[in-house]
Amino acid sequence: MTEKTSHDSGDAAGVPVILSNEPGSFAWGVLAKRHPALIQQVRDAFPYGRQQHEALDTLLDEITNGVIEPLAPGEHDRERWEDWGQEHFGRSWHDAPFLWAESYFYRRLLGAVGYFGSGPWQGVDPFAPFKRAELRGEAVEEELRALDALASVPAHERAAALLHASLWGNRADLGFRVSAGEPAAGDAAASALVADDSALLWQLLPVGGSSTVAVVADNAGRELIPDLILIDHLLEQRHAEQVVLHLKPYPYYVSDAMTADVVDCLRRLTEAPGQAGAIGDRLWKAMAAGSLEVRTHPFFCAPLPYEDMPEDLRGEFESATLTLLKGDLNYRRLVGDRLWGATASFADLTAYFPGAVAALRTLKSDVIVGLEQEVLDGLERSGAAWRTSGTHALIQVRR
Ligand SMILES: O=P(O)(O)OC[C@@]1(O)O[C@H](CO)[C@@H](O)[C@@H]1O
Repeated sequence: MTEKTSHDSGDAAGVPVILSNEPGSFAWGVLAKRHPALIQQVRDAFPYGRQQHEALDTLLDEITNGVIEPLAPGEHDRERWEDWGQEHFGRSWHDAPFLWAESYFYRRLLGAVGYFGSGPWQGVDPFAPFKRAELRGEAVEEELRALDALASVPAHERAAALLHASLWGNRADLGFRVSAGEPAAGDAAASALVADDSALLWQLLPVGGSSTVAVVADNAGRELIPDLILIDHLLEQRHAEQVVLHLKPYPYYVSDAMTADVVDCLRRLTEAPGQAGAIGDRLWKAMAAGSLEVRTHPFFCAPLPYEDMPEDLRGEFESATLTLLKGDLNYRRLVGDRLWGATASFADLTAYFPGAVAALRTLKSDVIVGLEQEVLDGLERSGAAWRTSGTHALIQVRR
């Protein structure tokens, strides 16, 4: 199930990289079940032509029975992908590192539907219908209405509530709901924080401290809405003078947020009554004033750990007072997608990261570090699938 990759750091030596070749494992299930189901969902959501159906058939056959094929000559990012792991071409999808295989799958899926081509389907996000449906749903409606009651609550309580909303928004990841038989997110009462460094997070962002916060977004829709509301709170209450929201340059992991998704969320907010509408208006103005900026970088869709980030991105994070990484995938990339001992030090594993960093994540994959031994013991005793089912969450911060 494991191997070392060419991107190993010295510190990680000996801790196995997660592969997906062990039947029954979480990673195996993603490749063997989730990805084929996703191909079907995307196929059903669009009136694609013959060419796209054939390309999707070929991709399905490749991930089921074949070996990993390189991008075709002439593809704009062929060299980049060769650089990111040409040693995996020609091998079973299940034998490549899980992170790499998942990431490359999304790249190939976009290729199959013509996203990067020069034809009429260029730039058409195959996941847009799912993202939009979520944004129009009753759950978002209710969440926005709840903001009215929160307006009269003291600022520090509101801050805590908004931080938690942004954290638990991560549970609403659409890819997570693709596989049949996967547990539903469960009710909020069953949720629990396995680590909570939120006090340190607020300490790092004192009111009036002229801070810049980098937020590395994860999912659109039900996650991005509370992320934006938290960003508004940071700006409005002067925990931050500037926020830079980092987005994916192209569709990724089903529901990951791109610029178009920010636009959809801001429209959704501004069109809402009450507090939600007011927040939307403030964020719209913040974009125009530059106190909220959106940026993107190809590295956000790279199959690599943040430890391998390029210099320009390193500079971005270095200049921030705090970088807030949202979601499970960002967590895997932050600490490394490996079978770490669950009590391994979060601070040590993120020491390479330029500047203070916070992870806000619901647990939806095998990677976990930074737990207290007694917390771990309790979780293990519970017998629940706490690492992967999204019922638990964490806020981990390294200053
Ligand atoms: O980053 P996110 O949206 O929180 O989670 C992405 C995710 O659902 O995708 C992978 C499975 O496809 C999992 O490893 C991971 O939990």
